[in-house]
Amino acid sequence: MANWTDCLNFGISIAKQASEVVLSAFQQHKEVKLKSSPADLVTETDQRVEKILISAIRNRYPQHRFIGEESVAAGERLELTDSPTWIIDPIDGTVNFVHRFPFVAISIAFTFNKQIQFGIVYSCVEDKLFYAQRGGGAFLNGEPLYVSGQQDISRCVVVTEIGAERDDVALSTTTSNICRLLKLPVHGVRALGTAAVDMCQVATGGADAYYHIGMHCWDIAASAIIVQEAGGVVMDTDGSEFDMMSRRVIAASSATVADRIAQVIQAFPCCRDDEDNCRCGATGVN
Ligand SMILES: O=P(O)(O)O[C@H]1[C@H](O)[C@@H](O)[C@H](O)[C@H](O)[C@@H]1O
Ligand SMILES: [Mg+2]
Ligand SMILES: [Mg+2]
Repeated sequence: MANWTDCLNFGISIAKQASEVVLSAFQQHKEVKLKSSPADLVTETDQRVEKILISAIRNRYPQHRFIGEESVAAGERLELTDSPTWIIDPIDGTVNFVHRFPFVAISIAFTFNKQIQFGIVYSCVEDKLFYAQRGGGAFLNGEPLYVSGQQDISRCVVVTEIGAERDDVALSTTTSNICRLLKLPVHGVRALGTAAVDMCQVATGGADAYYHIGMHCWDIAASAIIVQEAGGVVMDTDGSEFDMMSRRVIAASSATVADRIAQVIQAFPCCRDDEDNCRCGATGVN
């Protein structure tokens, strides 16, 4: 059984180093480019942080492979193999970063044999380091994390995202899902603007569930294992097993709450991340 602890520790150290680049740019003016929609932004800092992370990892682990949000956006093929693979979102919450809304995270997941072995989500402005290794528990700044265990949907705070998809079908599905949950009722619906940090709230017990349709593997692969290792449940919105490439996810404090959300919400169609002709994450931005 391979032990990936050295990779985890290295990942944490480079996430903290890279956050210095994010924080030094946070208050500065940013040049913004558009990707898949007018709400899907990228800055030079996103691209620079991804290059810093990948070159540091490649230098230490030359045989490892990468799936990086901005590399895919620049046209690199997205292919998950059995090889050790780092799945990187250099800035999760780029809209927040551009607007100086203080929830921006570096998200790094690591897979072997296509199974997530560890995840790191570093919320830079908050200085909150979430991480988990398979079988080793979940932690926030070194303290163990546990989900709320809530079983009653009417006592839940549910987190989601109004993503970059702005076509009529996505918008009507997204808003009707929120209305259906509010009518149950749930205690509240929240959105921080970063899928990774949103989902980590479930691991802390501060939220009881998270769901999202349309995000990408790099948005949620790291936080998925953090929720699982905190005792939570992660699955597809249709109730099937979690599939990080499907662009649909429910993370919850309990299977009861996860199943209830799967009954209530609907998904809009979007291509899989690993679909060859899926151009949702890539727009040839250089
Ligand atoms: O592009 P970044 O890396 O900022 O990721 C965000 C997506 O852009 C949103 O559509 C999505 O809704 C989430 O907010 C996700 O975090
Ligand atoms: Mg992201
Ligand atoms: Mg990003």
